[in-house]
Amino acid sequence: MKQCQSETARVEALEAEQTYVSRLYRRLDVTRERTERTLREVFARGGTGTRQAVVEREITAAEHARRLAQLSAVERGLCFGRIDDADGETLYIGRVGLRDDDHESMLVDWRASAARPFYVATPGDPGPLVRRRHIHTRDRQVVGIDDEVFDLDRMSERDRRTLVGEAALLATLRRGRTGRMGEVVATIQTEQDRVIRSGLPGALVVQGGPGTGKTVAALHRAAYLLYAHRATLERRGVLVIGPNATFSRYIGHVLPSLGETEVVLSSLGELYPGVCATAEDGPAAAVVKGDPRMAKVVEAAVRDRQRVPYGDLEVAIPVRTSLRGGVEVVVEEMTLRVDHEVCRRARDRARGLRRPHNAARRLFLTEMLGALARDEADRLDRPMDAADLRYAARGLWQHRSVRDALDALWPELTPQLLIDELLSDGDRLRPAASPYLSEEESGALARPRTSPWTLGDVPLLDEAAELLGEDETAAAVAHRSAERRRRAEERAEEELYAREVMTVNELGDVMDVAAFADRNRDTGAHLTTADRAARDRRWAYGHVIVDEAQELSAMAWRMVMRRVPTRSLTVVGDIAQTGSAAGARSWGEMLEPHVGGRWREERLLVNYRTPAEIMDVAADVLKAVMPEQSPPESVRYGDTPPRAVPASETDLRGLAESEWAAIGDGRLAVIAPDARHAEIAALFPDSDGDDPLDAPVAVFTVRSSKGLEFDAVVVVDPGAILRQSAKGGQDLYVAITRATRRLTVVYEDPLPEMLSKLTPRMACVMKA
Ligand SMILES: Nc1ncnc2c1ncn2[C@@H]1O[C@H](COP(=O)(O)OP(=O)(O)OP(=O)(O)O)[C@@H](O)[C@H]1O
Repeated sequence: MKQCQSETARVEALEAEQTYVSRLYRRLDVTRERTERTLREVFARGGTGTRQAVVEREITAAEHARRLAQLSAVERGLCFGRIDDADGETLYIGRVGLRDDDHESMLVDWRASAARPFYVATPGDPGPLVRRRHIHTRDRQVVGIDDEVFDLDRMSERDRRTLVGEAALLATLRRGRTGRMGEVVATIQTEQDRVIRSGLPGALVVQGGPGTGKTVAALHRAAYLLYAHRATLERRGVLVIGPNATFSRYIGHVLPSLGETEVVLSSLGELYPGVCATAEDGPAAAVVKGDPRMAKVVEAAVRDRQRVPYGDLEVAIPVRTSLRGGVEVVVEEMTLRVDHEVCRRARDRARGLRRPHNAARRLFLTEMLGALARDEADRLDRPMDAADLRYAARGLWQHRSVRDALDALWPELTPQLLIDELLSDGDRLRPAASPYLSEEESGALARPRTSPWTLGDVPLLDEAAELLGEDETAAAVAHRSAERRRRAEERAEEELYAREVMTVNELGDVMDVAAFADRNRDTGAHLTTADRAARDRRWAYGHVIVDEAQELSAMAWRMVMRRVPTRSLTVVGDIAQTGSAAGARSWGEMLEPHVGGRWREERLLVNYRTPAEIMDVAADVLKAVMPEQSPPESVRYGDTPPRAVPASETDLRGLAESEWAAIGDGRLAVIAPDARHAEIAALFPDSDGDDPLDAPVAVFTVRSSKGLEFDAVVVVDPGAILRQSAKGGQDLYVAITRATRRLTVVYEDPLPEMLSKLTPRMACVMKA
C-alpha cells in the first residue's frame, strides 16, 4: 500500500471527488422525488376495482415504498469507494445503485458483482485493479480520501494478509461504541466478503472467534441475499434469530441502515408467537429440555391425552327438567352407555387419521356422539335413520355432562396447557417420560404450575403445536365467526371515520372512502412479508440466519428447521463460546440430523473488536479450557494494558466511574457471575434503566452480554464465573472478549492461574 499525493494533489483529488459526489446526491434527490411522486399517484388511484387490481396496486405501492425507504436510508455515506482498473475504467461504489437519465451507471450498489473487486482485491491479488480509494464524507461533503495503490513489488509477505483499506478500517474500529451495531459496507474484509456473497442454497456455517465480525457479516449477507435473490426472498422473507431481545435491539439498526426493512428479527424466546420467554432453566433442566428425546416425551404426552375409559363409558343426561323458583332443575336422568371396545375403536380410528390431535378430535367426537345417540335411540325405543342420528348427536353435545365426559377422553388442548401440565404434574410427566428419560432426568423437569416460560420451554411449545395442530373445535369455530363479526363492525367504524377525515381534509377527489379506510387499517392485504411472517408460526422463510448458534439445543434446532423447509440457512457462532449446557459441541452434531452432510463452513480468523493485549489474556483462558480451539488474531493494539485488581482493595463503583471517565462518551459493562448479578446491579441503581444498551454503565451476566461489545469492561469475580457451570471457562472467555478498549478484572484472591498475564496491580480506586 502506498500513501500517494502531495498536499496540492490531495486537495485537487478532494475537489474532484466532491464534484462527483455532489452529482450523486443531486441524482439521489431527483430519484427520491420521482419515487415519491409515483407512490402518491398509486395511492391516488384509490383502492377500488377487482380484488386482483387492488392487490396489484398494493404490490406496486409496496415496491415504491420500499425503494423510497431504501433511498432515504442511504443519505449518510451514499458513496464510500472508487475502483480504477488497468483499462482506465472507474466505478464508484455506494450503499445503493444509481443511474443517470441515459441509464448509465453512476454508482454501483455494494452488493452488485461489479463492486466485488473493491472488497476482494489484496496487494497480493489485486485482480484488474490498479487503485482502490476509500471516500469519507460527512453531510454530503467529502472530508477525506484514502488510497491504496496496488504495487506488488513493494509489498512484504505480512502485507499480503487479506485486510483491505487498513486506514479506513482502523479508523472505524477505534470509534467509541454507541450501544448499537452499525453497518460496515465501506470496510468489509475479504474473508467476510466470502461469507456475505456465498450462495443462497444449503446451510453455511460461519465459525469464528470473538469479534471476528460473524454477526456483522451475517447481517450484510442478509442484505446481499435480498439484493441478489429479491424475487424469492421477498415472497418468503428472511428471519434473523438472536439469543435474546437485547441482542435483537443491538443489531436492529444494521439492516434498516442498509435500506432493508423486510427482515424479521426474533430472539429464541420469542420464536413461538404469543410467548416471550426470558427465564432460564438450571443446567440440569436445560440439558434434558434440549435433548432430542424430549420430542418423544411431548408426543407421548399428547397420546396420553387420547384415552378410553377403564370400562364402558357411562354418561347421565337430563330427560325431564322443571323450573323451581326460576331455576331449571333436573327431575329425571337417563344414563347412556358406550361399550369400552367401541370407545377404543373410536380412539384408534381418530389416531389412525395421522392428523394433529385437535383436528383428529373431530372424528373422535363424531364417532362417540354417534354411539351415544344410538344408545339413546335404543333406550327410548325410537328407530332413527342417519339424519336423525346426526341431529340427535348434535343435541347430545348441548349437555354439559356429555361434553365433560368426552373432553376428559380427548380434550381440546393448547400447547401452553399441554406443556404446563406435563412439567408441573407428576401424574402426567411420569407416563410420558418413563420410556425415554431416567427418573433423575424427569425429576430435573419438574416445576410448579404456571411457572414463567423458560428458553428451554419454547421448543417444547413449538413441538406441541405441531402435534396438536390448529384449533378445530366448536369453540374455535365459534371464536372465528365472532372474530369475523367483530371485524365487520370495526370496518363500518373505520369507514365512518374515513368519511369524516376526508371531508375535513377535502380528499374526496383523490381517493374513495373504502380506499382511505384500507390505507388506515391492517387488512393483511398490504402487510409486508415480514409482518405476515412474524405473526405466523408456520411461515416457511426463504432464508434463516441463526446468530450465537452454538447456544441452541437439539430441540431448538428442530424448531428452527421447521421455519426453513428449504434448509437455506446461515449458522453463525463459535463452539469455543458455548455457554449453555445443552448447546453445541460441534456443528456436525447439531446440523447433520437435519441437513445430512450438506453444510459448508467458512472460518473467520481476524478479531476486529478486542486489542491484542486483551486477546492475549483471552487466549490463555481458551488454552486452559479448550486447548483444541485457536483464538483469533487481533487486527490492532490498544492504548491501555488490561489489568487485575483485588476485590479486597477495590471500591467497585468508584472503579467503574473512573473507567467510564477514561472512555469519554463510550459504553461500560460490568460483567458479574450469575449468582452475584443482583448484588452487583444494586451498586449501580442509576444504570437500572429500561434498556441496558442505552445506559452508559450497565451490569450484565455473561449470558446476557453475549454478542455485545463495550469500550470498557469490568469483569467481577472471575473465579466464581469459572465455577458457575461446567462451561465456566467458556463464560470467562466470552466476558473478557467483550472489550474494545479497556479491561479490568476484579478478583477475589487468588487470581485464577489462567489470568496470570494480568499482573495484579494496586487498585486505582481504594476502598474508602
Ligand atoms: N469489516 C469490518 N469493518 C468495520 N468493523 C468491523 C468489520 N468487521 C467487524 N467489525 C466490527 O467488529 C466488531 C465485532 O463484530 P461482531 O460483533 O460481528 O463479531 P462476532 O464475531 O459476532 O463476535 P462475538 O462472537 O463475540 O459475538 C463490531 O464492532 C463490528 O462492527
